[in-house]
Amino acid sequence: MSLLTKDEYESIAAHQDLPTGAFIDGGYRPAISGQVFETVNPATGALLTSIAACGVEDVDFAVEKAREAFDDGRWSKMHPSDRKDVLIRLCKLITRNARELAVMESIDSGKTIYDCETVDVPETIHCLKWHAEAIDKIYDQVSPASDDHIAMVVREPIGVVGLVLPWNFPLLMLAWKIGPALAAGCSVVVKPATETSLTALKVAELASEAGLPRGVLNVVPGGGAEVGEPIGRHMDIDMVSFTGSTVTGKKFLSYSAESNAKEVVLEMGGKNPAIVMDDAENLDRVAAHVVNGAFWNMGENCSASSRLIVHKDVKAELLERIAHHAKHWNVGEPLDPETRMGALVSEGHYNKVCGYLEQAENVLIGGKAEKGFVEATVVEVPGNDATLAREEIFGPVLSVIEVSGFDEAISIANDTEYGLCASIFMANAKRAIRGARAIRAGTVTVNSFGEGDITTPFGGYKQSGFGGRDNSVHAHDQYTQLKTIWIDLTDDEDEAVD
Ligand SMILES: NC(=O)C1=CN([C@@H]2O[C@H](COP(=O)(O)OP(=O)(O)OC[C@H]3O[C@@H](n4cnc5c(N)ncnc54)[C@H](OP(=O)(O)O)[C@@H]3O)[C@@H](O)[C@H]2O)C=CC1
Ligand SMILES: CCCCCC/C=C/C(=O)O
Repeated sequence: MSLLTKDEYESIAAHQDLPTGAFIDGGYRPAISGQVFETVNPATGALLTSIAACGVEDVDFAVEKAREAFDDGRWSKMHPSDRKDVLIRLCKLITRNARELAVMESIDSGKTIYDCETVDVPETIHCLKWHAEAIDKIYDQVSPASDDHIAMVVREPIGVVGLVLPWNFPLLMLAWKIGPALAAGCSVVVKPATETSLTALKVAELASEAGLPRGVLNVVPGGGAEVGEPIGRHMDIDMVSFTGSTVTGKKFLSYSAESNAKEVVLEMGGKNPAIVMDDAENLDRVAAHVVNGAFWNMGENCSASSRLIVHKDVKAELLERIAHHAKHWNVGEPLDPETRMGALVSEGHYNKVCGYLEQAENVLIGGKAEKGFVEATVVEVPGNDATLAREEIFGPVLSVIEVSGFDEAISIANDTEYGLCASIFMANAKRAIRGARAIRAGTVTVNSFGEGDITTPFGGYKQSGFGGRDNSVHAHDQYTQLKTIWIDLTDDEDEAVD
């Protein structure tokens, strides 16, 4: 994808039609209460538009429509290859609208247009396409039951699903959830984050244009208490999949327990370690990975490498190289294609990150924060007990912890309530693999930073995750339930029934 100039992106932004309504039952509509909330561009503070501020009555209406759609089978029982065709058409429409979606995402979230154009939008299409293609390629099972029986183990769509989304990857997290949920045949009610509702609404509109039957994909914008909690507590929602903070994620377990014991899948926070041992090869390359892991998406990433656990013998050289690479992560206007770090998502979040920066006693690199933008920052912490080493900052702040050996590094890596991702940089392959096995995290990368790809399950151990995984065929499991169909093959005379 060739990028445009900043002026050209600004011109697209200035002439865009932004969605304002909730998208329920195949069309836009205002909130039943008539209320709206304002959404602003965090990079400029400018008002973008006002969006329907939905509440419990809108959730009820969306769930009613989703239930109707599920029960009459307009999607859940559609022939798998036809379902696939609809989702492939959606991918084509997203591709046709890619530029508009990238600009919308950037102005709504503060993310760079560079990332939106090269990662968020293409990965969204890739994800939806991958799950669409899987629809007519996944088989059920026949169990090894006795010769007198056939036992089929089949997966059925779980029903009406609530999807509660974060603001850091608005489009991509939507795709991670609706891709497998729609592929499975579910109907969904999506709650985007308040800060970033625009692209989810636009995708729902495109899905309708692609032929997705009405009521199957509903997007209900509004606050966590007003829309998120009613989704969590709804008696007619069969399952909720959530991505966001650990504090909020845990609430969904209570909501479920206090309502209909719906299934809950949680993808939550992280304080992910990057371990660099003294035998790591090519420290310049290692530094590039560490910097990318810590500062990509302004560190607003649950899988960000926010703890650098480095062997004392390579620390000085590694930090020198990190300083060199961090210079390429320039802070600037998100719509400038040269910018690599845009604005943090909101004033409130910026203030939170600044609060953490104020606690830093030894800033090694960066540290500047101004009007919603924060520079790539590296701080030395006295140990893994420091607040900056324990709490998820969700900003471009990397905390450095020095160690003297491999076992110490692994022990510190595991000394966290989280367990989402980790990376290990070292030449000794046997030890690296032992380390990857010893770290209690859902994804461990060796000699690189990353989250895997669409083919690999993504989710956390400990307080980073619960109940299932995003991505890969395993993501489909969340949105289905297993049924056993047991068929007796014996004839009447075979049975010894008195
Ligand atoms: N793991 C991850 O990917 C993410 C982690 N975070 C972490 O969370 C911190 C706080 O960010 P925040 O946006 O508040 O994240 P939250 O976890 O609070 O928000 C995630 C989603 O949950 C909704 N929500 C909020 N409160 C409730 C509630 N009581 N019941 C049901 N749904 C609710 C939010 O709605 P609304 O937008 O209206 O608040 C949003 O749609 C960040 O600083 C970061 O550390 C944040 C985002 C993603
Ligand atoms: C292209 C891969 C992007 C992965 C982003 C993973 C982040 C998840 C989250 O923050 O919830």
